[in-house]
Amino acid sequence: MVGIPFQRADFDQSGSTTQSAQASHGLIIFLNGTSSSGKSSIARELLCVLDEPYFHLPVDVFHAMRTDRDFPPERLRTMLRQTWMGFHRSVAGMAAAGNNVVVDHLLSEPWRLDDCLDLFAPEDVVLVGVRCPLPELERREQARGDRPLGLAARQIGQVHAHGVYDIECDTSLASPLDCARRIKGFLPRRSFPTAFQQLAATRRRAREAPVPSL
Ligand SMILES: Nc1ncnc2c1ncn2[C@@H]1O[C@H](COP(=O)(O)OP(=O)(O)OP(=O)(O)O)[C@@H](O)[C@H]1O
Repeated sequence: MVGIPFQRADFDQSGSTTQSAQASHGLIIFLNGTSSSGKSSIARELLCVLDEPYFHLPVDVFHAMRTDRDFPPERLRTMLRQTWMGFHRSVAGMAAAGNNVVVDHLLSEPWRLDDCLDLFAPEDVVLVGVRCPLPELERREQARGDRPLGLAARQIGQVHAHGVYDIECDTSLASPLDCARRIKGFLPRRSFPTAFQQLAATRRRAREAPVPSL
């Protein structure tokens, strides 16, 4: 089926878009943390406690949508990267159409953050650090049994490497519901520049810096 970006009713007779197709950007609540840190649990609670409608977009669901078959390693690497890139663009597309989104993702490679910085309106992103100490992550991995042991340990050094957040939660100290309530309470008093605006500015300065001559 050919994709249709807007319903017919979104266009008036002159062909220009109506108000529903021109909605301002939705807010992106971006939960970043290792596997087993509690992102999905917080996202579920957020959708219950937030007054406005939100979509929970977890990266795992995009991986689960892909054909489940063995592919050669090189092909798999390409498919994984394309899945992550497609995920980022889906989030950007939902937000651009005016939908509020809760993103459940891991910034475990620098290019992922770069790609999101290119795509998301930085003033509309609330970057949430979902933290949890390694011993508790390992306990959860053992208990849930559906994640490879050692996965969180491999991710923990990179996921928070960019260093800046709008708000952070420690899920070893607070329940998913408590974290969701804190995030909700933060939204009306969030400060600017946002973490994404700061990260975008840092990246811009790094790109503009003169290359030292040899
Ligand atoms: N605040 C919390 N306190 C105690 N246990 C928690 C908390 N948050 C999540 N858990 C437990 O940790 C496990 C992983 O939680 P969850 O699926 O939310 O993590 P995740 O970060 O989305 O993981 P993944 O990225 O691997 O999907 C679950 O068994 C969940 O019940």
